[in-house]
Amino acid sequence: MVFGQRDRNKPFVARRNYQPNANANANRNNQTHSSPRRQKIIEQRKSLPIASVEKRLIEEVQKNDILIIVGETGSGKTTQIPQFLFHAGFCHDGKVVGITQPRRVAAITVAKRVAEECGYELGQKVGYSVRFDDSTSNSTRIKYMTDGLLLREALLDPYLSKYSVIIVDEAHERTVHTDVLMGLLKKVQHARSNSIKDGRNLDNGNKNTNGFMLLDKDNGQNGSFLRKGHREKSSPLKLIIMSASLDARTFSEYFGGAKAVHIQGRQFPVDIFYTRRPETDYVDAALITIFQVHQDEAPGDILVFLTGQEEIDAVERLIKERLSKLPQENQKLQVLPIYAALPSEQQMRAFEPAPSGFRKVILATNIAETSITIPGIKHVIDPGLVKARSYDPGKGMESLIVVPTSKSQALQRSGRAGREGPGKCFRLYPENEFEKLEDSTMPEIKRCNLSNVILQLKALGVDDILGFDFIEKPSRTAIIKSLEQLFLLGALTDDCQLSDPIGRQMARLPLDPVYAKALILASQFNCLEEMLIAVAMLSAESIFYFPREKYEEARTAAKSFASPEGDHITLINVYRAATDFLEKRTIETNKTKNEKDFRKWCKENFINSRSLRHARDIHRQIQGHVQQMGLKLASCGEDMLQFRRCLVASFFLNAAVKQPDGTYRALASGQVVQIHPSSVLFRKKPECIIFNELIQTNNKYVRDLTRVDNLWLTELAPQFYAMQN
Ligand SMILES: Nc1ncnc2c1ncn2[C@@H]1O[C@H](COP(=O)(O)OP(=O)(O)OP(=O)(O)O)[C@@H](O)[C@H]1O
Repeated sequence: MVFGQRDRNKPFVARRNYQPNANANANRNNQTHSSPRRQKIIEQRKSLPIASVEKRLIEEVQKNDILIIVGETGSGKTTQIPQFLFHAGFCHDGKVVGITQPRRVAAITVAKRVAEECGYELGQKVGYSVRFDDSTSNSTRIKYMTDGLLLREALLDPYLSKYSVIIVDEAHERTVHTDVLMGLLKKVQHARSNSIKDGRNLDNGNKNTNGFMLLDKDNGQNGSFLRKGHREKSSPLKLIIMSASLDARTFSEYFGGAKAVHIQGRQFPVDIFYTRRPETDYVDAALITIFQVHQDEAPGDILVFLTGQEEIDAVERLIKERLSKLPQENQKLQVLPIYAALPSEQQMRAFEPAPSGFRKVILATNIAETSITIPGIKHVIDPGLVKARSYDPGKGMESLIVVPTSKSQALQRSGRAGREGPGKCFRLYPENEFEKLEDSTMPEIKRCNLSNVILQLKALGVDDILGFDFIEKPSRTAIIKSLEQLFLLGALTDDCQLSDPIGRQMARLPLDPVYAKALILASQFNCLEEMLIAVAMLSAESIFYFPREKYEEARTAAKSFASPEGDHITLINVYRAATDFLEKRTIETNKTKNEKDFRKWCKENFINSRSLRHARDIHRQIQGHVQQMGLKLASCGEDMLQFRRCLVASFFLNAAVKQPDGTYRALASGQVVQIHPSSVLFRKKPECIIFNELIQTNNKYVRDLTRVDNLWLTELAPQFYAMQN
């Protein structure tokens, strides 16, 4: 079914639908038109292509339990459909419309926008919930959240009973969470309609007869699954799968021939430009394009897609350097980064208007690729590359590699322009290269380590992982490898059941299973304080930075924190030094000055202040979790032996021993690796190490490592090393 008209030859030319549906807007017309901004928002909403098909969309949702909606970027899907559903009565009886997003930043910013459109404060009628940050209340009826968060909610409420509709947005991204969610929602929907047929209330998981989520093992004792005495009136669950660039057929087939509707038209055109020839240095090409746009194009902000934090930091420095050489009047360019590891408040700065007279240039990873509207963006610069996860189950090796985007990603990127007016997108590759791109990105589930997801599925009561109804099955080898890993970590029993308490505790922590295990073990090794810091620091990217021009200076600064035992303790030293510094300042000075001083301290020590803030944030959040779980928060003090032993007991799958030629052999995979030059152990080269990250460039490097005694391996991880001998 096609709504509106379609011009296939000019996919980005405006298809404006300026006939808002009279019924649909009637109830909104009595909203107070208090400010010019509200008036503008009301006008903007009316002019969205989706506004003219509200009534028909609602009819389709009423008729179909599962609906696939494909509509161009900016047509209004994410912000408007939940409001349509609210007005159509899908939230009566206190029910909630839930919308999942693959990324936190989208969930947060879209919720803010929709709350503003509705004229309510965020957290009331409209809210969001993402890992470690919940802005909802009992009155929330439209709830934006990450796909991972909804999966976690299913642990507490397997029937997701408070939701009347769940919208899986940006389904084309095929994140591992979206894929698992799809299988889960299919079953939840089935279970809910069965319970209606049987006239049952969803008051207790044990009554579930479809073989899914048998909850008798837990009965809520561990804080998971249904709360006792919780009686929820059975009602059907509607599912909507949504995207601008979706292979509707795959999803429709998966959902047994579900209906797909297309919403035609976007509000504003986006002109696409390609380079004449391939660019050899895309970073340089991006820089040149930024300055060209800044000097030649009409006012309007710029969004540049880069591959990661380090690249973004480097480009930020280069822009500032080049700007300083321009005449004063051309220097009015504000540079703002946005990437996943950036603390939320700093990410939000990208959404604020540039100072008067300035043009804003946002340097983003693919977290800004879908769903979001960054006000002011008129120009998108897309080098056509993305950092993607890749996993070799045979070797158990996960790495991040830079690969070309898919067509669907390119489309999403260009769709970030043209949202408030006409836009331009500069693709830094020739047009014929675009034609060669894959249509869509390979689902993440086929290229990542599955232990996290399997742990969650197990906690949800899904016993037969190989038989789980995945939209696309991961390889058998990948599933088995991850089951093996979970078994070795003690999360699964001999008969592949979730172990109690270890497995259940691990599933409760919103962390990678090895990190979760490290924290649980650390409470037994009396070093939970140290392990919390280590996990937080390892979860933040690039704490130290080594600018090429000041390399030696940076290395000397890093040495002042260095521990002869390795990088983990070095990171702990940095964290503690920062905490001491901040605690002293808090007493002595005001907040703005503190922040300034903190940044200065970081700069002097060649520490990335954003990463350190992020680590402190993560630390605060996981500390809350472990305290709730009742783990013993002790410190091993000066004696770091216990901490190093705990590293072995936790990360034993990442042990490596030195070979005669100075390289290392990773014991679990047999791969030959080298110590990364950034490690404090780069020159020392101890006999046996535990590492946290393996990265592949021209060589295979290990990063974040600690010197350990190889005898500890059999002593502390006999389940693996005794078997090997
Ligand atoms: N924060 C915002 N500030 C200004 N305008 C906004 C904002 N959020 C949304 N809009 C307006 O609403 C329009 C529709 O946004 P919405 O996110 O609903 O579209 P969409 O169809 O879901 O797009 P996509 O497929 O890219 O996610 C935008 O093009 C823009 O005009």
